[in-house]
Amino acid sequence: MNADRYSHDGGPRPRGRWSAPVADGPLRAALAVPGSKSLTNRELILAALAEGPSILSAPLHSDDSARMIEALQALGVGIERLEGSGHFGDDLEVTPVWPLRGGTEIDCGQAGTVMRFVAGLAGFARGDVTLTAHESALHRPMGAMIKALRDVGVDIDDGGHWSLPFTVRGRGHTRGGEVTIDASASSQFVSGLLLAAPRFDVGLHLIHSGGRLPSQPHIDMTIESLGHRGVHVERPAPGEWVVPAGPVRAKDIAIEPDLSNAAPFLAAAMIAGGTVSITGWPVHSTQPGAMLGDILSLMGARVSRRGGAMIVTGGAGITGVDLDLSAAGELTPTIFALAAFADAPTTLYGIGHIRGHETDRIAALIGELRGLGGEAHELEDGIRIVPRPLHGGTWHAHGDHRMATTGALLGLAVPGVEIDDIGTTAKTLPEFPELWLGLVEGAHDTGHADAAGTASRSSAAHAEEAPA
Ligand SMILES: O=C(O)C1=C[C@@H](OP(=O)(O)O)[C@@H](O)[C@H](O)C1
Ligand SMILES: C=C(OP(=O)(O)O)C(=O)O
Repeated sequence: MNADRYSHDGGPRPRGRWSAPVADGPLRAALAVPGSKSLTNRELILAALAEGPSILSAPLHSDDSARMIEALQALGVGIERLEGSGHFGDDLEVTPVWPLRGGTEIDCGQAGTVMRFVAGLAGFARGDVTLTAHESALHRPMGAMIKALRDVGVDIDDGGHWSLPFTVRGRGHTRGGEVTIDASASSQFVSGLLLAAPRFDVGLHLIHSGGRLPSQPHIDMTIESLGHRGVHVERPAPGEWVVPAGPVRAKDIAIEPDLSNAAPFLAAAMIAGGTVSITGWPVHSTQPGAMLGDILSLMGARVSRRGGAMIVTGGAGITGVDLDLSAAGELTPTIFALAAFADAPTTLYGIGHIRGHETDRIAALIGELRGLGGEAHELEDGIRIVPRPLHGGTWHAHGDHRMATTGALLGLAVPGVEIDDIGTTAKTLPEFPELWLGLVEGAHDTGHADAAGTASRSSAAHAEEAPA
């Protein structure tokens, strides 16, 4: 990270090996979680393309949002922190520039949203923009995006590899027009093109053709975010979108909490028993985490909504299920942990594309569960989990934030689970270790949302400290 431009601070945080705390009784906690990664990174992009400055309140501050902020700053966009605002970090003021500045290299880190969404914008730069990523993310699918961008007139030098790193030879504008894409590997290809489309010379007519399109709620989120800024996306047929060329309205936006990051905390109540509430749960949301109420109740939780909170009570056992998770692939690691403790086998399907996430999540989840004595099997488009008694051992995070949180969930009920690198959670939730310890140690006020303050008192208990 380029620390002289932007840093998501928060002081020293645990990294490296971390002993997952065991819950020695039912949980009782109410906590808030920081802003949504998906909404923060969409709103940063749209604010950068808008007609004037926008303020984003309660944005996420994590590795993924830092990568997005740095990328836009490198392209000439002004992004200022409004010091002292916000519970989990400062609000941001975004001042657009047009055309974007070229002659720069952008490190997307591990962030799928940065590599797909910034690629859509890079043609608006005058000059070369080289996109690269963390070594572990260079394998992530980009080929279909490169092809679609070429089809709308963007000049890309990828050395013939159809993957990162590549250089966009920006001309200060992108033609647009009609393009067909196979977005079965990632919905982010569609979102990246739709987000940039209003600023294409002639707009965009995008057609998906290929295998099943994953993560529909994330595409709905893109369309809704565009709509808030005056861009109406037409959907003439499933898998087809039309975006007219036109202005993107400047607008101040409040970012919702990250419901996928709330998932392990809610699921914890089902493994340890007790009640966990997430405060500030939106009434309406396009986040896939909005499906959690239905999914957790199907798996045996008592779920309710009160005073703006999502409340999950567990302890009555976990039901094995057959579940199509194609709309919410990023919830797979959390549901997988629940399935390991269920009363019957679980099949999660519609998620073949998560092999292309931060790691091959199907292989990693199965391999790590087997390492703790568990049983799981790979399916062509999913995983089958057969509950077995588990024992302690090292849970490798594979550089993946959601693998780390899955290890923490298993460790609630299995003594001796050690996560090899808890620092991976900084991708979307740098506060995870302290929030989790607060949850297990009962530090979270059950009537109040002061999660950050209460959790920080116990953050040193289980891990080495190192600067984040
Ligand atoms: O657009 C987004 O913000 C996201 C879309 C999904 O990607 P895929 O469709 O590649 O799974 C999701 O898994 C990812 O965490 C965030
Ligand atoms: C798949 C994920 O991330 P990304 O946005 O990098 O694709 C995720 O957060 O689960």
